[in-house]
Amino acid sequence: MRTAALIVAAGRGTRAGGDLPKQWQIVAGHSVAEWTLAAFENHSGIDRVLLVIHPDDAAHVPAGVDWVAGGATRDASVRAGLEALTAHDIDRVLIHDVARACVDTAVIDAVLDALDHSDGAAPGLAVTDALWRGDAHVTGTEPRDGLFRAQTPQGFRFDAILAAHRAHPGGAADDVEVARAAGLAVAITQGSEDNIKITQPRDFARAAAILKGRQMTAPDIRLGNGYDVHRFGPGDHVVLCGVHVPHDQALEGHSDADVGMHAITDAIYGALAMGDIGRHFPPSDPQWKGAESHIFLRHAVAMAQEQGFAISNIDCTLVCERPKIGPHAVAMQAALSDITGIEAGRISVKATTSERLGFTGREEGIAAIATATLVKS
Ligand SMILES: Nc1ccn([C@@H]2O[C@H](COP(=O)(O)OP(=O)(O)OP(=O)(O)O)[C@@H](O)[C@H]2O)c(=O)n1
Ligand SMILES: C[C@](O)(CO)[C@H](O)COP(=O)(O)O
Repeated sequence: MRTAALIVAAGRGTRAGGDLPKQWQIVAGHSVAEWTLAAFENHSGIDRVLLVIHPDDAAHVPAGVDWVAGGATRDASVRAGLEALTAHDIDRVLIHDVARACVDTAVIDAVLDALDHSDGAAPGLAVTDALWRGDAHVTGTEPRDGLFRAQTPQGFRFDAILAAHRAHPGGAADDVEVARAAGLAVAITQGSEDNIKITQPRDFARAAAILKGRQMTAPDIRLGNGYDVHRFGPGDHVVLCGVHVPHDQALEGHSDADVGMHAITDAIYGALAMGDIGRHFPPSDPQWKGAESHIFLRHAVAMAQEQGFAISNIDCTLVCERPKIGPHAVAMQAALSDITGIEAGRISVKATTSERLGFTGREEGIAAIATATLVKS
């Protein structure tokens, strides 16, 4: 099932005012059109996005966006877009006003879901205020039952809405009117008070307030894993996740053998696709002999920050029969939090035995596995 978003942007925005048509004006750091395009381009259920513009506006179209020229009316612009989409293998189309830049995923999803059972679907909001008839004075009251305020995106089976537009004489308020004229059933889905159409000058400030906290691009989320093992040797303590833990043996290694911190460090390098500790701190290099492992972890965190990533969480599991980790887990979280700058509530340190099986069960060493999530928004 291939779905296209057709965004009509060929209007002149005369009611909104300004030096440019409203779709090219800046709101919350981006043009109205960029916000609207991003809502559909970032949606996993949309395969193709087509913008319909006024022929004079080509210079304003963001790079990489597909566009066609529209017509003198909204329905002529929609028709031009639908005809252009016939060149592609499209099953469903969502037709949306560029001026509704605050549309969100929930509104789009509700339309897409309803299209599984209906020829058409569009978001609406039930009218809750009383309705008057009048001019300077009220001359009557209209019942509001069963009345909805219409929004976009309005979604349809592609072939059905194309045929409906081809058959329509023009002058429709929206695509639902065109669809209904062709006998198509249109389901009403949940609209949103935020899905405003920028129409008047004051609507720019309303849209800016809604869009202020939103990200334009989908966050870049990376997951990395790390695994490490160190064998036991003679000694009286181990260092695990930055904490000195008394024990009747020590862990052997080139550095301080903090197996937990090594696994975490490798998880971060892994998320960045930057290899592992050995690549950045070769064991063959004597300067790292006996090194404290926080040096490695700090380096991995700095690499993440340099690339614009925040570490969202860390989860580390230590595998050993002894020492008992539970009594030290909070201190380990705190130590890792100090080193990484990540709040302790986003760091998990836990432990398991291996039921006396294998090398950890025979207490020959300790293993650690870790995952880290990195996010760039
Ligand atoms: N010839 C037209 C007229 C309108 N639209 C689009 O239809 C949507 C809804 O129209 P409206 O908000 O009325 O926009 P404008 O026509 O630009 O505004 P105005 O009436 O104030 O000039 C807008 O996204 C607008 O760009 C279009 O693609 N082609
Ligand atoms: C399609 C529409 O957005 C539904 O509310 C609206 O009808 C288009 O804008 P206009 O102001 O009616 O031209």
